[in-house]
Amino acid sequence: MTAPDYGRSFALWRAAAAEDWQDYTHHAFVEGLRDGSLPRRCFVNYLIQDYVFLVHFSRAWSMAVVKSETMEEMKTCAATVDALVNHEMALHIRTCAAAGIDEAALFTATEAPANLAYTRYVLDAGMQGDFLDLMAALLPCVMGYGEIGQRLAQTRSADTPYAEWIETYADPDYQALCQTVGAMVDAAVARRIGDLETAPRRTALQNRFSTATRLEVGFWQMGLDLP
Ligand SMILES: Cc1ncc(C[n+]2csc(CCO)c2C)c(N)n1
Repeated sequence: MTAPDYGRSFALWRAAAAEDWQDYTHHAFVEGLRDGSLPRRCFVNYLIQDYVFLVHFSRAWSMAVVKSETMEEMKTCAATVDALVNHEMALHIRTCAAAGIDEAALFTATEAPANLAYTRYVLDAGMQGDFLDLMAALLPCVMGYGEIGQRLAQTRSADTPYAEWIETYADPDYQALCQTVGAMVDAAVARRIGDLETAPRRTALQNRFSTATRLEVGFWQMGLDLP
């Protein structure tokens, strides 16, 4: 199975973080979603944490609007904030409501340390750095779920109870968002630093991407290691 094409910058960062990327996109939690063996309570706990995660990611994408330099960047980042707060979080609210957890409880859930570490790392990348630092830290989340969604949609058990979650990220609209974001990042790189492969900032940006990828691994692990 070939991975989808989400742009050149992403492909370079992904290749240089290959081992961490594999740990992230093929984590035991992901395999449990695919074959349906993930315990329901792990999934619900993950969704509660993920709701809080998405609140902070909406803040991070909003910071990307602030750090945009072109109207194209602004439009893509603003559309991502909209997709997050008005669509992606709806799945969490619906599924948690079915498990007896209302939205107010989601919003005030206590953050697990792995969650706190990841979201604040990304926000700090944006505060300390520029648009590219922020994008390098944000891409593992966007593209990783795109890859996972696509692979799981093709290989999942017919009766996994997590089909709705899988379809959210396999959805053509979501795949199109990944491509739009990938193209925007390629243009943002070209505009600010020219050729990524020879740019002096390549290592620093790679570190942002690789660190965020490892923090995604920690997030899945948190989902399995219930208190
Ligand atoms: C831990 C964690 N990582 C990534 C995503 C997926 N995700 C977060 S923001 C965003 C972009 C706009 O939709 C996407 C796809 C998640 N839900 N939880």
